[in-house]
Amino acid sequence: MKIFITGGRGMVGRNLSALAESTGHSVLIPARDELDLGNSAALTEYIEENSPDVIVHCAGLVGGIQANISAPYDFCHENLLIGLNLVKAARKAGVQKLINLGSSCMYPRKAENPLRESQILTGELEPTNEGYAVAKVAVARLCDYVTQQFGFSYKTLIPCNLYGYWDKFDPNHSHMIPAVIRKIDEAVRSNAEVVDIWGDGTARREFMFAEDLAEFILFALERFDDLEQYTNVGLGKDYSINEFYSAIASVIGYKGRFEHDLSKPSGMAQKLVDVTRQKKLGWMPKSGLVDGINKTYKFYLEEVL
Ligand SMILES: NC(=O)C1=CN([C@@H]2O[C@H](COP(=O)(O)OP(=O)(O)OC[C@H]3O[C@@H](n4cnc5c(N)ncnc54)[C@H](OP(=O)(O)O)[C@@H]3O)[C@@H](O)[C@H]2O)C=CC1
Ligand SMILES: C[C@H]1O[C@H](OP(=O)(O)OP(=O)(O)OC[C@H]2O[C@@H](n3cnc4c(=O)[nH]c(N)nc43)[C@H](O)[C@@H]2O)[C@@H](O)[C@@H](O)C1=O
Repeated sequence: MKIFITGGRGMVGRNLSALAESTGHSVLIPARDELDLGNSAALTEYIEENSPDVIVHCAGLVGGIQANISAPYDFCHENLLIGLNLVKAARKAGVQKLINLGSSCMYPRKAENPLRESQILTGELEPTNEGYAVAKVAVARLCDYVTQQFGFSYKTLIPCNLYGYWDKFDPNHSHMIPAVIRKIDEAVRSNAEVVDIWGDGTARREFMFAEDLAEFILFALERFDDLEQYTNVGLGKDYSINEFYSAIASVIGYKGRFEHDLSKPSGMAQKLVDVTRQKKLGWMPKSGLVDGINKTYKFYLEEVL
C-alpha cells in the first residue's frame, strides 16, 4: 500500500513510517520544507501527483499542557488550517481512505471515564488545551461530513497520551513523560536532592508507547472497512502522576525527594479512554510502562543528549 503520512518526521509519523516500510508498504513522508501543509494548492498538487492509496494524518502543532496554555491561538489555528487543507485536498484528489488522528483531549473535561467515542461534543472542553481540542474536534467532524456527503471513508482514531522514540524533550513543548525523563536525568547528573512534580500528583494519565500506536494504525489499515468512524486507542489502564514519577525515577536510578509545585497546571483530572471498540477489532498494545520508559530513556541518552 502507498501511504502518505503527514507529519512523517514527527514522533508518531517516524514510528509509523519505520514500521510501514519494514512491513513492505511504500511511504510518502515529505518534510515541512518540501511540503508545507499550510499551502493548500501545493498540498493538492502533491496528492494528485503521488496518488496515495491512503493518507494517515499525523501532522500537527502538538505539545504538552504548558505549551498549550502559552499558545492557544497557534494550537487552534495551525491544527485547523492543516486539517482543513488536508481533508479538502484529499477529497479533491479523490483519495478514498484517510485516517485522521484526534486526541483524548477532545473529550469534555468532566465526561465520565473511561471516555467513550459517543461522548465527543457532549460538554465543555478542558481550558488548558481548548484551542487544540477545538481544532481536533472540527477536523474529525469534517472527516465525518466528507464521508456522509461524498461517500469517502475518512475515519478518526483517538489516541490516549503518547511517548516514545522521537518524542520532544524540550520542557517548553514536552508532554509529561519526556519532560520528567529529562528532569530526573538532570537531577541525577547534578546530584540534586529534590525534583518538582507539577500539581499535587493525583491527576491520572494513560500513556501509550508511540511504536504501539504505529502498530495499531497498520493493523487498522488492514481492516479499514471494519473501523467505526471513531476508535479510541489506549491501554485501558492509567496511573497517577506520582506513580509516573516513581516509575521514571526507578528506571533512571534517582533516590532523592519530590516536592509538589501547586503553582503548575494539572489539566484534566483523568482521561482514560474506553478501549471496547479497539478490543473488538482484536488488538491491545504490547509495551508495559516500565518497558516503554526504558526504551524512551535509552533513546534520550543515545539520540537526544
Ligand atoms: N504526542 C501525544 O501525546 C499525542 C499526539 N496525538 C496526535 O498524534 C499526532 C502526532 O503527534 P506527535 O507525533 O506527537 O507530534 P509531533 O510534534 O512529534 O509531530 C508533528 C509533525 O507535524 C509536522 N507539521 C506540523 N505542521 C506542519 C505543516 N504546516 N506542514 C508540514 N508538517 C507540519 C511537524 O513538522 P515540524 O517538525 O517541522 O514542526 C512534525 O513533524 C498529532 O495529530 C497529535 O495531535 C494524539 C494524542 C496524544
Ligand atoms: C496528549 C494530550 O495531552 C495534553 O494534555 P496533558 O495530558 O495535560 O499534557 P501533559 O502530558 O503535559 O501533562 C500531563 C499531566 O502531567 C502533569 N505533569 C507533572 N509534571 C509535569 C512536567 O514536568 N511536565 C509536563 N508537561 N506535565 C507534567 C501535568 O500537570 C498534567 O497533569 C494536551 O496538552 C494535548 O497535547 C493532548 O492532546
